[in-house]
Amino acid sequence: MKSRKFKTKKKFGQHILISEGVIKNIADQIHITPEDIIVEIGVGTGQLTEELLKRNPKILYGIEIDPETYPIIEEKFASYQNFILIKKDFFEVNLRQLSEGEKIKIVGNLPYNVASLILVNMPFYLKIINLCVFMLQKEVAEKLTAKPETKSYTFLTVFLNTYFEIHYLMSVPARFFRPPPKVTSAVVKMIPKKDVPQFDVKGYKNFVSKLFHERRKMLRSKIDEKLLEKAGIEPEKRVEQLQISDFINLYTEYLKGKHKSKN
Ligand SMILES: C[S@@+](CC[C@H](N)C(=O)[O-])C[C@H]1O[C@@H](n2cnc3c(N)ncnc32)[C@H](O)[C@@H]1O
Repeated sequence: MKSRKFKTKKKFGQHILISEGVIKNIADQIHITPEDIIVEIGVGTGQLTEELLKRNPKILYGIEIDPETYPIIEEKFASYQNFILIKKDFFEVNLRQLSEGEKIKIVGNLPYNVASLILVNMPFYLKIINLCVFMLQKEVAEKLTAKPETKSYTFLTVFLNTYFEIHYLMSVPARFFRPPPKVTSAVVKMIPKKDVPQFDVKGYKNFVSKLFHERRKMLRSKIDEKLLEKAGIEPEKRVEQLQISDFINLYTEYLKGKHKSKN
């Protein structure tokens, strides 16, 4: 296999998953049908891609930034009519253009240096997502599934859990990768919630992110007490004590206040 000749690069967060068992397990989680449009973020040398293609989706778009992988990928998947390599940085791809009006399943053993940024993009694509299965640094996976009043409960927890049901599927030890990363990894599954707030995602993202600055401070020092009262939140509380529903109520009240002051 060509991957032996391929020299991984740190700058692209390249850690090739070599455990067949884990690769199969990730592919199983996606429950691929012949109607599925799959998007894989970070194809690398294509081990996971191959397992996904074996399950015969309608189409698999593989996004990869590293030009050195392109000849390997193109040779390996030359016979697959349903595979399209997108030779781009993920952040330059508009997933809506790949979805063709249908829902997509997104999968990836994500480059850890930009994994959080990739995750933060997902709520913006909520309407076209069927599900996501991602390999992440375990620490990030723990943030995604954290409960209030824990250290792992952060902006990322709140922003993503507002829009997705998130399940921690398994931990993956470093020895299952070449080269092994310095940290343990974990696989998570994210399913879009049916009942999500309809306000602007970007404004909400910035609002939650600001609230998490100086997280130990009482909310009344960061936000108008009247607003807290309207949202049913005690002003002495700290941001890390709020439930997801509190953030949604608070931003809803904030928008109402903003709307009133405009009129
Ligand atoms: C952890 S490796 C996973 C490789 C392979 N899918 C596997 O499971 O072994 C992450 C892959 O994402 C690619 N990558 C890194 N940054 C990227 C970006 N911004 N856009 C697209 N691909 C990226 C890397 O080049 C690398 O191939």
